[in-house]
Amino acid sequence: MLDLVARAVTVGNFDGCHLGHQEVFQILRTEAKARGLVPTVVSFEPHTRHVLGIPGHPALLTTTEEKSFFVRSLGLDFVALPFSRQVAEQPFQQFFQEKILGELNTKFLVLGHDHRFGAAGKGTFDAIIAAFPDVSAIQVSAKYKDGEILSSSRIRNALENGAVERATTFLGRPYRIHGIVVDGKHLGRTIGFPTANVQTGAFKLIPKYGSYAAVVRLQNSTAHRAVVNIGRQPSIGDLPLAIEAHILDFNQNIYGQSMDVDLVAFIRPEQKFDSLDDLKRQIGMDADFARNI
Ligand SMILES: Cc1cc2nc3c(=O)[nH]c(=O)nc-3n(C[C@H](O)[C@H](O)[C@H](O)COP(=O)(O)O)c2cc1C
Ligand SMILES: Nc1ncnc2c1ncn2[C@@H]1O[C@H](COP(=O)(O)OP(=O)(O)O)[C@@H](O)[C@H]1O
Repeated sequence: MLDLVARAVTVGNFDGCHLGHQEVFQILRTEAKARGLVPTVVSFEPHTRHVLGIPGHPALLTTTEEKSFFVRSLGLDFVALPFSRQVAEQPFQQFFQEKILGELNTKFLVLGHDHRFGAAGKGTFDAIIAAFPDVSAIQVSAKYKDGEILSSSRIRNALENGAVERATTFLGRPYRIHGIVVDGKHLGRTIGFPTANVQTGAFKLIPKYGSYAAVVRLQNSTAHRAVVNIGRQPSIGDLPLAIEAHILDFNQNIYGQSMDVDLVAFIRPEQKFDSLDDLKRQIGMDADFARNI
């Protein structure tokens, strides 16, 4: 049960928490502060698109855990409301009254340009204002980049093409993959490049297969340079997808630790090498590239 503090709220999926979302968060923070309210980002779990079976890309830029961490790091409260078909079918007036005004004790509302509440998306900003004339609310207009609206799908597209720098300019920070270091095949150490295999959350968007320069953080702590492979390691066999980081100048057992992998630059696509020696030589060159970036 949530404490009944008075809140300023914004609602949405906010997949990626990109620069457009961050503008909404910034306005939320300012408006909340001016009114003595707790700034609160309200999202849904699972993502509304997954529950509603809306066609299109199922992958997400941010898992709920990643989103919560990012939002809280901005000093905002984060609430993930359970989402289901039943919730989706509620008329917007009921959802808004019960959840937003009742449960969350919302006193001020900040909405993005395209957010809609309730069944059939009928709860537009104007519909909310008309149905709840006592509610104070503002709408934030869309943010553009290079003449195009900033959107999660543009970022997904960039990442699937290996364009991580482009994704960084939309996200305002590098694309991050968060997870726990798990066991791999224990082969990396035998070729001189031990790799920490990171297990991601479900539906996490996997960028183009290949080698990347990255910065990793263990247990939210010190940053290390790393070279990362994303793919199925065709030189070894047709294996399940792995995201593996060889951390430069580092030699510690880190199994079970949490790891953030921030992708900084795409180096090259994943390749099938004829021998382990060739693979080893190439990883060495990738590591030099990552060291000098
Ligand atoms: C920077 C880097 C690049 C890699 N590139 C490839 C590649 O192009 N093709 C490939 O088959 N495997 C590639 N690998 C994956 C290695 O095959 C993998 O690290 C090795 O199989 C060890 O796996 P393990 O950690 O499960 O023991 C790369 C690994 C690293 C660290
Ligand atoms: N420089 C390093 N980069 C990444 N992991 C390292 C490094 N040095 C030691 N390790 C440790 O070695 C493990 C990886 O060794 P590796 O032989 O590739 O095994 P696995 O197949 O289980 O990933 C990592 O999970 C970590 O605990």
